[in-house]
Amino acid sequence: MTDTPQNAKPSTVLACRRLVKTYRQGPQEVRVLNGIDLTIGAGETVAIVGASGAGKSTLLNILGGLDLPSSGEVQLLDNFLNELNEKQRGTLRNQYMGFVYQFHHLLPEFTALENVMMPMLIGGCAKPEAKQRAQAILDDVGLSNRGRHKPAELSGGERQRVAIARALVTNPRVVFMDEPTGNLDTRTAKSIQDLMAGLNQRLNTSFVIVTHDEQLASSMDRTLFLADGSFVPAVGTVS
Ligand SMILES: Nc1ncnc2c1ncn2[C@@H]1O[C@H](COP(=O)(O)OP(=O)(O)OP(=O)(O)O)[C@@H](O)[C@H]1O
Repeated sequence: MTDTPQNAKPSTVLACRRLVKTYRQGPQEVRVLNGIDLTIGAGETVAIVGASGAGKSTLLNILGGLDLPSSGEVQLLDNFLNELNEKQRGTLRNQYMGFVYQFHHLLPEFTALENVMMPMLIGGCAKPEAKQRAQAILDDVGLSNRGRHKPAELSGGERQRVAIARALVTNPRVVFMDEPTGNLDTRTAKSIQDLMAGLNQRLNTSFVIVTHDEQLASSMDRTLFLADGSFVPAVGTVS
């Protein structure tokens, strides 16, 4: 019993125990995650790396409550995600988590400012306050003058920064990022890395990121290597 998330340290934001995920591919059952244990502390930054198909995105989606494991449990603060229904998981995501994907998933018919306001409005924030906070975080990501542009009128790097602003506007406890710098040039990638570091210091935000960007991975507190559905030691592991 001592190794269960109930006994996790108070500063633990996110923990998972014995996570297993299997997919059915035709007649075959494929086990993508093979009993993953992980604990993320408040303000901790973790990179998950591994070969294509290793299960990184699957793990991220389960940790973020976007997908359910075949077995095992995920705990976010005092909440066990597998005990909640989809609506309750949605509320928790909105309250405590932020998500950034390589393909940013911005809503094309809304402006950058409106996209960033969206999670706050969904969370019940009044419009004037949502607008003020969205504008402030757009300033933080260097997009002060782009608020009125729609996604199609922005560059790839600008869209990615809007997606990051949208993920951070609610001051989430943990931010999940899947290849956040994947389609960005080196300079923009570095500015995103600096932005993450600033938020981490200022707000103690935890980050769990999947990345092939070695520079970004090496700036995290820990790098975890995923292979064959388990974390494996690797040369150069920071933790
Ligand atoms: N919905 C699904 N149904 C069946 N198999 C799936 C499904 N989603 C993922 N898989 C399989 O699970 C494995 C892990 O996929 P995942 O996307 O998590 O890998 P990844 O490590 O993120 O890869 P990449 O670096 O290429 O994005 C792959 O073999 C993939 O084909």
